Amino acid sequence: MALSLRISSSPLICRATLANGDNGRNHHAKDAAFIRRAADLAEMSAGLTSPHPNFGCVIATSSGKVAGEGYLYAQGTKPAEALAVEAAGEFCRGSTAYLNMEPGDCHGDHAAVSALVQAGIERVVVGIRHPLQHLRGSAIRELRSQGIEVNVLGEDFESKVLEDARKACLLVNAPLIHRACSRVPFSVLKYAMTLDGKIAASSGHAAWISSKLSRTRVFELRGRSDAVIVGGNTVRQDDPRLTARHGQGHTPTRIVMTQSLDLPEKANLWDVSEVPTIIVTQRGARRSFQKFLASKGVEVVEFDMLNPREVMEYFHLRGYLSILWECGGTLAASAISSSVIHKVVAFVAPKIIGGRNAPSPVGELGMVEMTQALNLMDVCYEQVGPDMLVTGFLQPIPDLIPVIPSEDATVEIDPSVNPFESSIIFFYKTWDLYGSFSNFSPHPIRMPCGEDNDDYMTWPSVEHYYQANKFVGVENPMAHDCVEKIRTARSPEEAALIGRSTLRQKPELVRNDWEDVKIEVMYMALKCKFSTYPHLKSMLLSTAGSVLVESSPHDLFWGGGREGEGLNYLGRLLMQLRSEFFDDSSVSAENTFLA
Ligand SMILES: NC(=O)C1=CN([C@@H]2O[C@H](COP(=O)(O)OP(=O)(O)OC[C@H]3O[C@@H](n4cnc5c(N)ncnc54)[C@H](OP(=O)(O)O)[C@@H]3O)[C@@H](O)[C@H]2O)C=CC1
Ligand SMILES: Nc1c(N[C@@H]2O[C@H](COP(=O)(O)O)[C@@H](O)[C@H]2O)[nH]c(=O)[nH]c1=O
Repeated sequence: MALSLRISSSPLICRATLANGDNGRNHHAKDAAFIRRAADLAEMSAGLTSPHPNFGCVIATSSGKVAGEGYLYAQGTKPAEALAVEAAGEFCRGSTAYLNMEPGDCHGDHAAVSALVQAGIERVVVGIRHPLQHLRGSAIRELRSQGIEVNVLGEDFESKVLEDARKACLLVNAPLIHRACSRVPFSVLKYAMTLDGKIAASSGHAAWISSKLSRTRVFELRGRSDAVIVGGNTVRQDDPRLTARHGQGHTPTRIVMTQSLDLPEKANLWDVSEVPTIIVTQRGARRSFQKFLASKGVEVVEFDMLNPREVMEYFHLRGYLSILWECGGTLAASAISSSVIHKVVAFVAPKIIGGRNAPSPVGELGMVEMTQALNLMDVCYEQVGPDMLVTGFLQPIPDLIPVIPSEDATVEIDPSVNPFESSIIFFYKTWDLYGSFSNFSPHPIRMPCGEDNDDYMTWPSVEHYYQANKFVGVENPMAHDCVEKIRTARSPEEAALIGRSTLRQKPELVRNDWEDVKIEVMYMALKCKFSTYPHLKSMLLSTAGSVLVESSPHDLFWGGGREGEGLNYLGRLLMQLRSEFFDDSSVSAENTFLA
C-alpha cells in the first residue's frame, strides 16, 4: 500500500484514542514531534558509511524536555540508543525514549535494549518495527519483558499526527523496507532537465543544465546511495566521474550498463583508486576489452540477459540497499518499464535549449494516451538556487504490517518453521539471520601483537584485524600508519575500504608473504572470535550438518560466488572451526566420563 498508512480496525485501539480526548491529542502531538525528531536524527545517519539501517533516538523527560539524542554512525558501531542514554545521563530515569525504528539485535548483544533498561527508561515509543523478519518484534518483546511500556505507532494508538510521524520513519529507512519486501534495491532515477524538457543539447552536450547548488545536492544523493548507475552512451558522451564530492562520507560504487561494451580506452571511470567501478554487460561481449578493464582494476560482470531487472536482482544479492540511476532517457525508460525505479528526483532548470533531437529524461515507454501516464505519489517541490527540484514516488513504500508476519505470527502459521534448519546456510550481510558469521559483525577480538611479543591488542572486528594484517611487519612508516588507521577505523566497512584501496594504490606496502598467510590470519581471527563469544559458538554449533556459504556473489575467494563458482574459504574455515569445537567438546565429555 502507499504511504497513506494503515487504519486499524481494532476496537481496542479506537477506544484508547477516543477515551484520551484532548489529553490524548496532546500526548499524540508530543509523541509525534519526538518521533519526527528521531527520524531526522536517523536521516543524519545516512551516507556516513556504506548505507546501513538508519537509527535515531531521542530521550525526553516527563516534562517534555529533550535530555539526550543519538544516531548510528555505521553498522556495528555504538547504537543510537546507547549514545542518547550517555548524553542524557541521570535524566534517563523515568524518561521516554523515542526510536524511529525498533533496534535490530543482529549479534545477540542486546546493546540497544540493555542501554535503555539499565538507564531506567520508563517508556519507549517506536516509529516502526524492524523491517527484517528475523529481527522483527524481538527488541520490543525484550523491552516489555523488562517492564518497560512500549508503544508502536500505528499499532497501539493512531491519529493524523502520529500517521505523519510514522511516514517520516518509513521514508528514512525506505531502502531497508524495500530489501525486506522485494528482490531489488530501492532505486531513484535522478535527472536534470531544461524547462523545455531536454537533458542535453541535440549535440549531446549537457554540462551543465542544473546549477552548482543543485549539483552539490546530487553529490549528497550519491553519498547516500550504495551505487550510481549509467548507460554506455552516457560514458561515451560525458566521460563522467560519478563521485560524491560534497566533502564527507561514503562514495558509491559506479556501475555502467552496456550491451556492446563499446567503450573508450580512456575514461574517468577506469580510475578506481578511490572508488570501484563495475561494468555489467552481455555475456561474451568484447572479451579483449574485458581483459583491458580487468587490468585497470575494473570489475566486469557478464549477464545472459542484460536488463535492468536482472541487474538489480544481482545487486540485491550483493547486499546493495539503494541505487541512484543517473543515466540518459534510453536506459531510464528500460528501467521504468522493468518496474525497478521507485522514486524520481528531477531538477528543472529555467533554461530553454530546444532541438528536435535533443534527448529527454525518459525514452520510449510505449504509451499512446495521456491516461496511461504514470502518476507520481507524495510529490514534493523545492527551490534549489534557480532550479526547481521535483520529487515523487513511482511505487509506494510497502507497508510491512500486512506484508511480513511477525516472528510470532510465522511460528503460529507454521510451528515447524525453524529458522536455524537448512542444509545450506548462506550468510553475508551482518543484518541477515546468520549475520554474526560475517567478518563485519561487531565482535572485538584480542590478538597477539606478534610472534616475538607477548602483548595483545584489541581489534574492533575480524575485518579490522584481517585488513591490517596485509601491512603488518613491513619496514615502512607508511605501512605502520596504515595498520593504525585500519585498527582505529570507526567501522568494519571503513577498515575494509582502507585495506582494499591501499592494496590497490600502494601494493609496495603489502607484506611479501600475504598470499601465503592470509588464510591462517583469517583462521586465527575467527577462532578467537568464536571462542570469545559463547553465543556465537553455540550458533555455529547449531549449524551442524549444514554447509556454510558466504553468499558473496563477487568475492570468489572468501565467498561462494554468484553461481557457486567461488571457493568459499570463509565458509570452509567456519566449518573447520565448527568440527574442531565439536572434537574439543567430545574430548572434554570423554574426560568427564573417565574421571
Ligand atoms: N541531464 C542529465 O541529467 C543527464 C543527461 N545525460 C545525457 O543523455 C545523453 C545520453 O542519453 P542515452 O543515450 O539515453 O544514454 P543512457 O545513459 O541511457 O545509455 C544508453 C545505453 O545504455 C546501455 N544499455 C544497457 N542495457 C540497456 C537496456 N536494457 N536498455 C537500454 N540501454 C541499455 C546501452 O549501452 P551500449 O550502447 O554501450 O550497449 C545503451 O546504448 C548524453 O547526451 C548525456 O549527456 C545523461 C545522463 C543524465
Ligand atoms: N548534466 C547534468 C547532470 N548529468 C549527470 O551527471 C554526470 C556527470 O557527473 P560528474 O562527472 O561526477 O560531474 C553525467 O554523466 C550525468 O549522469 N547531472 C546534473 O545534476 N546536472 C546536470 O546538468
